[in-house]
Amino acid sequence: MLNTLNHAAEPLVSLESVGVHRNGRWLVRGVDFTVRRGEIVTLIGPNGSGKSTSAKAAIGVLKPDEGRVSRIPDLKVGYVPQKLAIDWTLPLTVRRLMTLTGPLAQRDVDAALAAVGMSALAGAEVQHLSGGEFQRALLARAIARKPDLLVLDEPVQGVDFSGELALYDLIKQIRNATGCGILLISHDLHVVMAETDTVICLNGHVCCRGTPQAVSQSPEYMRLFGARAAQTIALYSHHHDHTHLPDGRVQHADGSITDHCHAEDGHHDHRHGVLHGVGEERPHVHGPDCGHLHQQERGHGHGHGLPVAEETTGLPNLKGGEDRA
Ligand SMILES: Nc1ncnc2c1ncn2[C@@H]1O[C@H](COP(=O)(O)OP(=O)(O)OP(=O)(O)O)[C@@H](O)[C@H]1O
Repeated sequence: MLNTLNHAAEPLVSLESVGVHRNGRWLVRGVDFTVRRGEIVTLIGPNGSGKSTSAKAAIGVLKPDEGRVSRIPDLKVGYVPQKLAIDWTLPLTVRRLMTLTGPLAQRDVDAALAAVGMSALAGAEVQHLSGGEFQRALLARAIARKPDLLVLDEPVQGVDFSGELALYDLIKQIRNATGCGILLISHDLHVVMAETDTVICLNGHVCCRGTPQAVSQSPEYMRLFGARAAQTIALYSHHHDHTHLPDGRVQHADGSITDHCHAEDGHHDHRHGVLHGVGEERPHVHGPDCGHLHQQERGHGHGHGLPVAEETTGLPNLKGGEDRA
C-alpha cells in the first residue's frame, strides 16, 4: 500500500550527515533523512532552522559542504519553492505559468490542471487567484512533468484552514495516484499532514524525528475540527529539554545558551519523537514563550507587492547521481 511506510520502497534521495556552510557559518549540519517512493516526509522547525536549505540540498539546488546526498539516476523533481521570482506587473495566465520554465505538451498541461481542479481557471490571470488557487496552480506546474519526487516548500501558505485541508487531500491524491515521494516543508511545528510517514524536526540539525499520531481516533479533536480535519491532519507533539530562543539560539535545561542544539553536546535527554494523541498528557508543548512556535505567515507569498524572491519557478529534471562534499 502506498500510504503505509514501506521500507522496501525505493529510496529516491538520501542525505547522510549533510552540512551546508555559507558566509562563515553552518546553516545545517548532520542532517540525515531518506525519501522513498510513495513516502511523505515532512520537515518542521522554527524560522531559519534549515528546512529549505535541507530540501535544496536533497534535490541538488545547494551543494553540501560535508556529508553525502544520494539520488536515483535521472531523478525527476517537481519543486514548489516558498517564494517565486515573478514580475507581477506583467499579465500571466495560469496556462502560461505552467510552461514558464520549459515546454510541456498541451495534454500534460491540461491533465495537470484537471488533477488539481484548476481546468476552469486555465485562462485566469495568476495575480487574481486566491491563495489556495495559486498553490494549486503551482502544484499543477510541479506535477505536470510527472516527477518521482515532489518537493513542496510550505504549500499551504496563504491558505485558510479549509483550503489547507483541501490541499493536503490533493497532495495525498497525487501521491496515491502517481506513487511519487513527497518532501513537504510545513509552516506549523505541531500540525502536519496526517499521511506523513516521517516528521523531521530541524533546528540547524535534526532535533527529533518520528511518525505523527493520527488524530482521527481522538473524540476531542473530532469535536473541534470535524471528521474531515481529523483524517487530513495530525498532531506532531515532541518534548525538547531545551528552549529555542527567538534569535535562533538555544537555551538548555542547565541555563547555558548555545548557537545550536547538537545531539552530542551532552545537553539533551532527547525524549524526541514521543508522540501523543490529543487527549493524552503532553510533557511539553512549545509555545510562544519558548520561541518554538512557527509564526504562521499567512500572506499569499505572491503578487500584491510582496517581496520577490531569490528562487526560480522551476527546476529542470535533475540528473541523478551523488554529490559528495
Ligand atoms: N544562500 C545562503 N547564504 C547564507 N545564508 C543562508 C542562505 N540560505 C539560507 N541562509 C540562512 O540559513 C538559515 C536557514 O535558512 P532556511 O531558509 O533553510 O530556513 P527555514 O527553516 O526554511 O526557514 P523559514 O521557516 O523561515 O522558511 C537562515 O538563517 C538563512 O538566513
